[in-house]
Amino acid sequence: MIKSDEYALIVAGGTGRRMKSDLPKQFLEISGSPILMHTIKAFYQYSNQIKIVLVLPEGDFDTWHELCQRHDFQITHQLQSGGNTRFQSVKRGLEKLPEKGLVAIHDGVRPLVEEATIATSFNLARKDQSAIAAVRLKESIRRVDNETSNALDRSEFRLIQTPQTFDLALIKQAYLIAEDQTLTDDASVVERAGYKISLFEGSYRNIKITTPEDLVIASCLMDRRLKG
Ligand SMILES: Nc1ccn([C@@H]2O[C@H](COP(=O)(O)OP(=O)(O)OP(=O)(O)O)[C@@H](O)[C@H]2O)c(=O)n1
Ligand SMILES: C[C@](O)(CO)[C@H](O)COP(=O)(O)O
Repeated sequence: MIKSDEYALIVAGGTGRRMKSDLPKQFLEISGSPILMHTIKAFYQYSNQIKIVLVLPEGDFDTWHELCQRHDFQITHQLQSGGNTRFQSVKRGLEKLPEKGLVAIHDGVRPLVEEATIATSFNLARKDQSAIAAVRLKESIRRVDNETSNALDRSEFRLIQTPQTFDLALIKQAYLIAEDQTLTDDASVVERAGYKISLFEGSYRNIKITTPEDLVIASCLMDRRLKG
């Protein structure tokens, strides 16, 4: 069923300092296309009716237009300029969206998000007003301080991903709170604003391309996906 109240807010307003490349990482190519185009395609493949807002760094609109021309990229989307932090970029992106409906907020640098993950996030958010992709830890975890470290019970922790999908009225209200450095994702903002959040099982393939080795892993996974 086509749901006309579904939006995707794809945030790609960062500069990718940890990637250490001249070009912001969201524009780097994997499997023949810029990372960001794979990400947008994933949402379009989920639904060709979804309305997409893309947040880019203020100075990179021309770069994006040139890439779209070069790659004959035709998926309709609306652009918004980002801010100095992810919080500010999301907040600016939300300005482009209406009060009613659901929005999946997604990192532009998670191109391997799967259709099933997007579908689950919208379905759960329709019921619970929020849906946050999360995965269990595959390794041991310790709390460290200067001198010592202590083993923790990994079953008590989750790694948090995007999409993070919300009722639009709720997320717009949540983003009225004051920004601080601990608010590294949308779930934290919503929780700080006093709302409950719901987690669902994400995917280990939905990696965030952050440092150079992630680019190698993402290229391999994307090549395999495109080969079917
Ligand atoms: N001011 C910012 C900072 C980040 N993001 C986006 O948020 C997502 C997750 O952030 P991250 O991986 O940290 O990207 P960067 O901030 O670009 O990377 P770094 O922290 O290494 O500089 C990315 O798609 C990034 O473009 C954004 O829209 N606006
Ligand atoms: C939103 C996020 O991808 C969830 O894991 C993450 O918090 C972004 O963090 P970053 O430090 O901006 O990469």
